[in-house]
Amino acid sequence: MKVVIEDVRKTFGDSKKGEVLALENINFSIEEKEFVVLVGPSGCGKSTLLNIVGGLLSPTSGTVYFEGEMDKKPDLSIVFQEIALFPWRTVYENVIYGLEEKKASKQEQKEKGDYYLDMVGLTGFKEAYPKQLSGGMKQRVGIARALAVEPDLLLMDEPFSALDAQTRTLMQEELLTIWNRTQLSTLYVTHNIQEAVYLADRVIVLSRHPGRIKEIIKIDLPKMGRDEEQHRAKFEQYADDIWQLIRQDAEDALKEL
Ligand SMILES: Nc1ncnc2c1ncn2[C@@H]1O[C@H](COP(=O)(O)OP(=O)(O)OP(=O)(O)O)[C@@H](O)[C@H]1O
Repeated sequence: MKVVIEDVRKTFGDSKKGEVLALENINFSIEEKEFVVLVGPSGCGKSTLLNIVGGLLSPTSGTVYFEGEMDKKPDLSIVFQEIALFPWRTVYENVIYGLEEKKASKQEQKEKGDYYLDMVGLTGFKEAYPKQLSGGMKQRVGIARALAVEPDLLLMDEPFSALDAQTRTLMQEELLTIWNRTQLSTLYVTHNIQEAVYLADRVIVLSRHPGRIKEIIKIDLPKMGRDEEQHRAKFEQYADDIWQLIRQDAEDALKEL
């Protein structure tokens, strides 16, 4: 699904109590089958922007177009950092939740539930409950649940940032493999520059106070195997370029903590 974000501006609060200008002048698109990553320091408005695209927040001004239409309600799924699984449902029952909500037939629930559980490698844990799973496995259940409804657009807000470094690396690899099979238009938020360069077709670098687009960088590397030796120099160059763009803002953010 093609998404166009046009002249989006977002303020919080009001003029009496003090307004926070969170986002200004935001213009970009997510093309069909494109993986776009939003990166920037703390408080630059990444989550606010993702929530606006996801319809959870309204922009103060500006428009989000889905397939060129203003009022279209797209089929989209959102994966958050803290995946809220239903503790009383098994892994399988969690995965098919969205399908039940959509009143899909039992047959469809079973087919898609099994298919996406297999895709995230959790077929053997079908009957387990969330409390029996590790953090990485819970995140995989959340991804399977998001994919099972076969959305047109996938939004992911720091989905792996609560995981330890090794699990995070493995999940990034797994996400790419999954993404190659589904080829979903995706908007992904992260603090992590290496993660952005590893996953993105394009990286959108935001500045803070207010959140504006500083630069849009096309990652001209093959989608799979970016971490291989022959791409290392180019990969590190992209990461360094992005860090140089963010560095000053990140230092300022640190002073405000
Ligand atoms: N509900 C709200 N009310 C008031 N201000 C808000 C609200 N939500 C966000 N903000 C402010 O808007 C700005 C952007 O916040 P946002 O959470 O989108 O940034 P972020 O880049 O996702 O940050 P982080 O990386 O730390 O999660 C910040 O200055 C934040 O304090």
